[in-house]
Amino acid sequence: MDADTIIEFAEIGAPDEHARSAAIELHGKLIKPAGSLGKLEELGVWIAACQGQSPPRPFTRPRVVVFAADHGISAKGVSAYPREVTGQLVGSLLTGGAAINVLAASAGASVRVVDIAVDTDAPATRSIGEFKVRRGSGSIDTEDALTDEEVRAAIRAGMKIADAEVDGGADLLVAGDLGIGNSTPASVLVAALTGSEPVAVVGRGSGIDDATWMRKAIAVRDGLRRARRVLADPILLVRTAGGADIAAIAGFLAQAAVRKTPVILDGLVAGAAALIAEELAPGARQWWVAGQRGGEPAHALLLDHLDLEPVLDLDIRLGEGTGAVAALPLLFMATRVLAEMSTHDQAGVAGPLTPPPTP
Ligand SMILES: O=C(O)c1ccc[n+]([C@@H]2O[C@H](COP(=O)([O-])O)[C@@H](O)[C@H]2O)c1
Ligand SMILES: Cc1cc2nc[nH]c2cc1C
Repeated sequence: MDADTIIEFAEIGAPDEHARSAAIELHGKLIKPAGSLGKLEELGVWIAACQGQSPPRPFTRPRVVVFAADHGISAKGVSAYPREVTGQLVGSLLTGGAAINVLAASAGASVRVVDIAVDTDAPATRSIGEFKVRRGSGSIDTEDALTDEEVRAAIRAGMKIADAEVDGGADLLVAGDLGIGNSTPASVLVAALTGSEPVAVVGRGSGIDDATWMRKAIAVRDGLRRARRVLADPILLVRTAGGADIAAIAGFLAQAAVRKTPVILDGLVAGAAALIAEELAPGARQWWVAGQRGGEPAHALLLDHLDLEPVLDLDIRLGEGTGAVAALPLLFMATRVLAEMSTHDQAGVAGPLTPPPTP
């Protein structure tokens, strides 16, 4: 195996405890009853710990990277849309008309699209094909999604992209996904890693009807049978039953943690990749916050498994990073509360009575 295909992550350090304690202490001094900003306080403390400073600095370059890929399983009739839609949607993301473009623009994030395995070489995708590992993937009910070389290339691509984004100044990262059929491998991976049955993970994906749901359930059952044989090895697992987008996102999320850069997680597909990333780089989850509780049953299972409580409960099941970016304004608020609110001393506002009055 040549050096470029060896996958190794540096040890994941925890977010900074001193900054965490300092942020908790600072929250206690601001002109509000202790704890009264609820989860916004917890978010601000987490951001301070990730940045290693209290108060945290407001984010200057939140960045969304959307990983686009096609999936062989789409030939089995598991999606509401035909395979060619992936490449067409990539065009929409590049021209700014997709949901993530609009949400990111509203929330102050920029968007990059990467063709990791789209089944086209249309001109629109050529400019984003630097990391392309192949076109599509094997049909995971009967064959491996990727070869060993391809899965390693995809993980390394995600790692390199995370490094490039952090080196380019990104201070908050989101991984988005785009690929007709990708909710099927994502569901298989969640079932495999959380010990769930197919019926517990199969959702409506891109909006499938009952007959399509039945075909998807069969595909998940067959994919899961193959996945369970390789459960102990996360690279083999994503090679067997995942895809290039999920592999690349896993590399991206794990490397973001290595680089001590906070991440907002999106829905089912990025979440399945997060399960793989946590297997590859234990502790990486400390650098992630879940943007929202999504509309796929497997999403709730994976959030429980990662012990992540979502910021919002929006039922988003679009992918592209949308469910993550929806939570971004709250992260801005949580940061600015710590950075900009007055303390009791600064404002000349009396603190709480101590001890509390007896009723
Ligand atoms: O990430 C999610 O939560 C999510 C859940 C369901 C569907 N999607 C998106 O919809 C597509 C996959 O749906 P499907 O039915 O084709 O498997 C793909 O483009 C994903 O980005 C995404
Ligand atoms: C229209 C459409 C938009 C998407 N965005 C991410 N996945 C998608 C799937 C479809 C079908």
